[in-house]
Order: sequence, then structure tokens, then C-alpha cells
Amino acid sequence: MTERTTGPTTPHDPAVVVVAGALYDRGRLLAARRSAPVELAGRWELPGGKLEPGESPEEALVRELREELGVEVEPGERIPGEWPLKPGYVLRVWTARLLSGEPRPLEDHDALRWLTRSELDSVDWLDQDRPAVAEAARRLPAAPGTGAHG
Ligand SMILES: Nc1nc2c([nH]c(=O)n2[C@H]2C[C@H](O)[C@@H](COP(=O)(O)OP(=O)(O)OP(=O)(O)O)O2)c(=O)[nH]1
Repeated sequence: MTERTTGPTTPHDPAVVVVAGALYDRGRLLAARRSAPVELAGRWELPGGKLEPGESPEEALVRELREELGVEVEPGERIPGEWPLKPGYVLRVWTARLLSGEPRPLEDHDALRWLTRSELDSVDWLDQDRPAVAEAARRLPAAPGTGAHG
């Protein structure tokens, strides 16, 4: 897909909102490795994309995860907070539950991994995503059958 090279042009322009999903399945969180643009390629993120005009964040999330991963998801709660990305862009994160399909890196990504809480540090997250991932991890349901709590 095309990459916008500029964000808002004046300080009064609202930031572009990037909606990303903390997609949970069986006690694991989905991490996606970016394949583009070059400055982000190879680093890991929460899949998602830009909110389009007239769309709710939940609609954007469902659309982006369908396009990028080929799955249907049900958005849950917003994870409180807003994280700055490049100038003029902010990241907001919603939890999401997999309804159908097995995620595949169809667009923007070249690898996916399901991570348990103890595996979260095993991938090289984008720096700007780390606080969001930490918040997402706090909400990670315990893996079934582990007896783990908290
Ligand atoms: N989706 C997503 N993008 C992120 C994260 N962290 C981060 O810096 N970004 C950046 C990468 C991109 O510059 C921008 C989001 O653009 P995108 O390329 O994923 O969104 P999109 O599908 O709507 O874009 P486009 O290709 O249609 O232009 O935010 C993240 O966790 N998730």
C-alpha cells in the first residue's frame, strides 16, 4: 500500500490516528513484523493501520486486520493511552478477539508470532510500540491450562 510521507501540516491539525489491535488467542498476543517502509522493516508491531474518514476506530481495526491478516476479529476495549509515532501520528490500541481465520502476513508484514507473556521480549518491537505492548501484556489473559494468574 502507499505510504503517506507527511502528517498534518500545522500544529492545529489533528493527529492521524493509527488504530492497532492487541489480538489475543489462548493466552497469547499476536506480534507482526513489518516489511515496509524500510526504516521500520524488520521491527515488530501490533497490526493495524490508519483510521479513514467516517470510520469508527473499531471499524478501522476490523478492516485493517481483515486486509493485513485475513482474519475476522471482534474489537473489545480500548487500552487507555495514546502513544506518539512519527510526527503527526498517534497510536491507539484496542483489544481484539479472533473470530475466524488463522492470521497470515498478507500485507505490510512478513512474519507473525503468537507470544505468551514470558515470550514478549523475544521480538524487537518498534521503540514507539513498547509502552503500548506493555499495556497490552498487562491485559493478556493467562494461557489456558497453565494455572497462571495475574
Ligand atoms: N499499524 C501500525 N502502525 C504502526 C505501529 N507503530 C508505528 O510506528 N506504526 C506506523 C507505521 C506507519 O507509518 C503508520 C501506520 O501505517 P500503516 O501502513 O500500518 O497503515 P495503513 O495500512 O492505513 O497505511 P497505508 O499503507 O494505507 O498508507 O504507523 C503499530 O504498532 N501498528
